[in-house]
Amino acid sequence: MPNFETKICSRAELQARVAALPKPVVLTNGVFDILHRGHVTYLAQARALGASLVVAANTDASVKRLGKGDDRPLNSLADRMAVLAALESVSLVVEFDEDTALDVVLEARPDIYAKGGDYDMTAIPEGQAVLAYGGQVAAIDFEHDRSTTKLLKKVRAS
Ligand SMILES: Nc1ncnc2c1ncn2[C@@H]1O[C@H](COP(=O)(O)OP(=O)(O)OP(=O)(O)O)[C@@H](O)[C@H]1O
Ligand SMILES: O=P(O)(O)O[C@@H]1O[C@H]([C@H](O)CO)[C@@H](O)[C@H](O)[C@@H]1O
Repeated sequence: MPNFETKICSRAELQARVAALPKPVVLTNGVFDILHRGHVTYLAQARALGASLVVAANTDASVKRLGKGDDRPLNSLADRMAVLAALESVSLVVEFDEDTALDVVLEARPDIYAKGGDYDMTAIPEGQAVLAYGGQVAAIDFEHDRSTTKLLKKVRAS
C-alpha cells in the first residue's frame, strides 16, 4: 500500500486521528468525482487557512442521493479517497454516508470549516454547526471555471 493511503481513516478513528493533527484544523467535504484544477486549487487554499486539512468524501450511495446523474459517481469512493489522500494539501480523508457532513463536523470539531464559494456558509448545516460552537467558516471563491459535470459533457460531445 502506498504511504499516502495511511491518510485514509475510518469514521470510528476520526476523532483520535483529528486530535493528533497540527492545529488549526480545517475541514471540508464533497464528492470530488473527477478531480480537476478547480478542486486542487480550492483544497490548497483551504489547507492554507490552517495547519491541517481533513476532507470528508461522500459515499457512492450518498452521491446518488444528490441527484448528479444515475451514472455518478464515475469513480468509486475508494478511488476518490485514494486520489484525495495523494494530494500534498490533504492531511486526512474520511467517508460519510449521510446527506450532509453535519455529523462528521460534530465528531471532528474542526477549527475552520471550508467550502467552495458556491455555498452560503450560514445556510448549510455544517457551517451553522461550526459557527454555533465558536469555530470559523470560510467560503473559498472559484478561481477556475471547471467542474466534473462540464468535463463529462465535453467527453460525451466528442
Ligand atoms: N472550479 C472550482 N473552484 C473552486 N472550488 C470548486 C470548484 N469546483 C468545485 N469546487 C469545490 O470543491 C468541492 C467539491 O465539489 P464537487 O465535487 O461538487 O465539484 P464539481 O466539479 O462542481 O462537481 P459536479 O460537477 O459533479 O457538481 C465543493 O466544496 C466545491 O465548492
Ligand atoms: O461536492 P459537493 O456537491 O459540493 O458536496 C456536497 O456538499 C453539501 C454541502 O456540504 C451542504 O450541506 C453536502 O450536503 C453534500 O453531501 C455534498 O458533500
